[in-house]
Amino acid sequence: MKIRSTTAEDRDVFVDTMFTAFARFPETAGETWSALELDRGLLAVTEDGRPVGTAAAYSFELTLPGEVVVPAAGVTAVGVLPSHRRRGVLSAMMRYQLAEFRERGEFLSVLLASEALIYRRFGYGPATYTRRLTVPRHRASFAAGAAGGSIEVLRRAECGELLEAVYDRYRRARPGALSRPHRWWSLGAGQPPISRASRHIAVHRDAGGVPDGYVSYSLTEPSTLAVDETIAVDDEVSTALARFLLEHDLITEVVFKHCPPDHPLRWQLEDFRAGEVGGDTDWLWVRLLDVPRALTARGWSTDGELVLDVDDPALGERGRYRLSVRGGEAECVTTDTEPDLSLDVSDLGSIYLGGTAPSLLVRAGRVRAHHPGAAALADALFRTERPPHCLHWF
Ligand SMILES: CC(=O)SCCNC(=O)CCNC(=O)[C@H](O)C(C)(C)COP(=O)(O)OP(=O)(O)OC[C@H]1O[C@@H](n2cnc3c(N)ncnc32)[C@H](O)[C@@H]1OP(=O)(O)O
Repeated sequence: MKIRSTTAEDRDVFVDTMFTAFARFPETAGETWSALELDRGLLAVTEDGRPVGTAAAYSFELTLPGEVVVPAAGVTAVGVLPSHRRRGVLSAMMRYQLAEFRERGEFLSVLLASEALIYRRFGYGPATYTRRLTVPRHRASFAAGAAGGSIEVLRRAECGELLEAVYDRYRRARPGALSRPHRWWSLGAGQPPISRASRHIAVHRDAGGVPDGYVSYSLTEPSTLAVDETIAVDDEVSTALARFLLEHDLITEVVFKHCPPDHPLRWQLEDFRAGEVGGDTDWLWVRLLDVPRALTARGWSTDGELVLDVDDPALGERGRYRLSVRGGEAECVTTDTEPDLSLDVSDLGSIYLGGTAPSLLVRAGRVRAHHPGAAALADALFRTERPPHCLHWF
């Protein structure tokens, strides 16, 4: 078996192989996969030329704490034919892909995991979390007052580049958010509202008429409003949009998908129990490919010093790094001094964006603290004002 890169000419065989791995038929592919970057695709091919595995990567930008925007390779379309599983095909593709990311100078990779048992062995750890909030309309009276601005309802097809511009403004300020490259919007790739699926879009505008948020939603039977995503530049806009949805006549409940863990809505309702949380799960998984570069790239809000002993079995590497933060700037160098924490690179990926407290992983037995104050020290350093959140599907 060998791994080879793909070109645009491989599109059909790539999509066909990937769909077979997922036990689906390529006819249903439609526009969903139209944004594939086939110069970043991989095919695993048997000695007799049969394609048996696929993997690809998107060239995203990821927002780090401190509103720092950096490149990140988004792994996608990973599949191995059911007839060829558990023979190392995925492992071979991952080795090839990780080496290729490094050759390109990429220092971060991200993915959405179909199953939680697959990617830790390749150095990825869950780093952002998402949940669903279901609110019955008749129990949704708000404790707080109304916000300013205006709301207009459009059809998805009428929105032009408006959604793209609002999303871009939002994602640059939200740690954990990914870019949605222009071609995704122009091709209608991915899931609503990037895709051209029929959707109502409520656009929020500020007092000056500038769009600063939107919700994409549709009615699901019998009388539920399903909200694909809420994109808002601040909490006030997000609240105005939530209010708008919850004031719909003839609706019994609103299901807000992809809410961040710090969504304030439950606290805004008079009846705290009206907001029912469900579907609490991991979303973006992060993999550091260059520890010092990744740690110096993100913003830091607390001064401190921490020595991390990082094991990276997938790449056969182990390194000890001293992270020193002064005035929001980090320095990270290799060191021989005693570590504060020892951890796997996948756990560093979980901690990196500030969405998983190091002390939680110490308590879970995943991360080793070498002295009693080490976990609290790491918590204080990695903590961010808001947890990271990602709602882009890829
Ligand atoms: C980012 C994304 O695209 S997510 C989508 C991932 N794809 C899918 O879920 C599609 C359906 N599944 C598949 O195509 C395949 O089962 C894959 C891609 C998940 C795994 O491919 P394989 O070629 O079988 O993996 P490979 O043989 O390299 O396995 C490597 C190791 O991971 C383990 N592993 C692989 N898949 C799984 C799994 N789903 N659950 C638990 N362990 C797994 C193997 O047991 C093996 O462990 P070992 O090294 O201790 O023996």
